[in-house]
Amino acid sequence: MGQLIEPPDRWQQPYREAVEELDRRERQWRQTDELLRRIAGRLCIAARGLDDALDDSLNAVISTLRKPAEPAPLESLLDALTRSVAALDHASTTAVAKVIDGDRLRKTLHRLLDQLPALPRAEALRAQLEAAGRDEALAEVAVGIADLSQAQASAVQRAKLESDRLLMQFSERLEEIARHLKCENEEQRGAQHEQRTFGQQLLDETQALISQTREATDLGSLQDQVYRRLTTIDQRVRDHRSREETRALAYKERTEALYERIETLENQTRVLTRSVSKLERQVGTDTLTRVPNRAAYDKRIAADLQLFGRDRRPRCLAAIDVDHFKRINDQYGHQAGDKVLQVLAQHWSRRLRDADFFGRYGGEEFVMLIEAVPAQALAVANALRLSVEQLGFHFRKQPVKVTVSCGIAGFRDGDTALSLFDRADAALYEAKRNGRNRCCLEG
Ligand SMILES: Nc1nc2c(ncn2[C@@H]2O[C@H](COP(=O)(O)OP(=O)(O)OP(=O)(O)O)[C@@H](O)[C@H]2O)c(=O)[nH]1
Repeated sequence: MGQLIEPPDRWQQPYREAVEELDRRERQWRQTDELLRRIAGRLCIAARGLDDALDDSLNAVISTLRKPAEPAPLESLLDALTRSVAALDHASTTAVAKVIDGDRLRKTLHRLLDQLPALPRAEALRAQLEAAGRDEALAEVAVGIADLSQAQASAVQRAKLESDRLLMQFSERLEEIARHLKCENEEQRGAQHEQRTFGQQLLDETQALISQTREATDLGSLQDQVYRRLTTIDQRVRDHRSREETRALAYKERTEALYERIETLENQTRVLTRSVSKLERQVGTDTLTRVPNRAAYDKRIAADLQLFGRDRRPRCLAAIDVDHFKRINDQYGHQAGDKVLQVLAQHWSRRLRDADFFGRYGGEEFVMLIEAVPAQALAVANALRLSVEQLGFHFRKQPVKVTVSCGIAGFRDGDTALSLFDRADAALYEAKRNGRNRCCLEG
């Protein structure tokens, strides 16, 4: 029994953390929702002035977007907007084309997709975005991203509710265990009392038997009295045994029921832990490169800084950036650029030790956390940088030169995620300024 009674805090801690994590994700999804609303608002503003009916619809959408998240009114407004745009299509399509900056929209949609978890639907949207030619197709992708973001927010909400429910069950079960133990204690006290009474009764009967035997003069009546006393003793022993059996049975049933409940709870816990860690993996993985994303980095750097405060072991942050990446995009296309990022990310993450961290910070910039002194971190970063040259990128059988630059900063007392990143970024800037394809240590 002793093992079952762990302090409530140890039982509940992982679930509290899961609930906090889900709260954090919910905030993240709200921010994405907010961002989508702002983008939609700006697009509406940009598209105003083409047609009176369209302006009315756009104004209605803008004012609804400013209200707290409510998809239903937006859906009916979207219908009205679609009708106005369709009417406008007949009049002129070129005017619309002029006001919407397709390139900027495409980049923003890419950024939003980067923030979504690595789900097949997100992959499909990414492919759809690559293939999207006209504004209409881009708008479809934007709607898809908004839907997925909304669905993800609901999934997080559901997981949060499930965690809350399980936490409640934990508290109930702990109370149940406490009640069970209290009841067992009382039972035990009752049993001890009864044992004492039973012993006393046996003693009394035996004493009476002895004195009757001693004082007896008539053998016939002695035999009769001995017989009656022994019958009473026999009855008392039988009663006592039967009470003990009933008590043992009740104890067995109560304990079995408790174990059964605990087992159910453990199973539910396992299921929830699996779904929370699956959600965590999705939310923490970059859709394009499949390595940890910015959210995962934020979490890891916070943990590493805390750890550094305690164990003082030397650690470094390396900021890595692909050189002249814009040129790669411009010369070979965005898809080729994506491929370069995928290959580099996979290549690097495979080469690092498990204890180290590698992730995509955003765009063409990556981050690496290494437990080493700066000189060692510099050697690791340089080895990774040089290994990029061995990858031998090609486009249509022509070699494509891909190099990277890197800036390294060591953890210092009082560092925050921001101060540390700023120093690594400044070192990266130095590497770029000194001709790229190199790694620099801070200051
Ligand atoms: N293909 C692709 N391009 C991206 C992605 N994220 C950011 N980019 C592009 O990366 C380019 C970064 O360009 P810049 O910041 O000017 O830097 P750079 O060309 O790498 O030059 P230096 O950093 O100075 O060497 C921009 O053109 C972005 O659009 C992505 O996920 N895929």
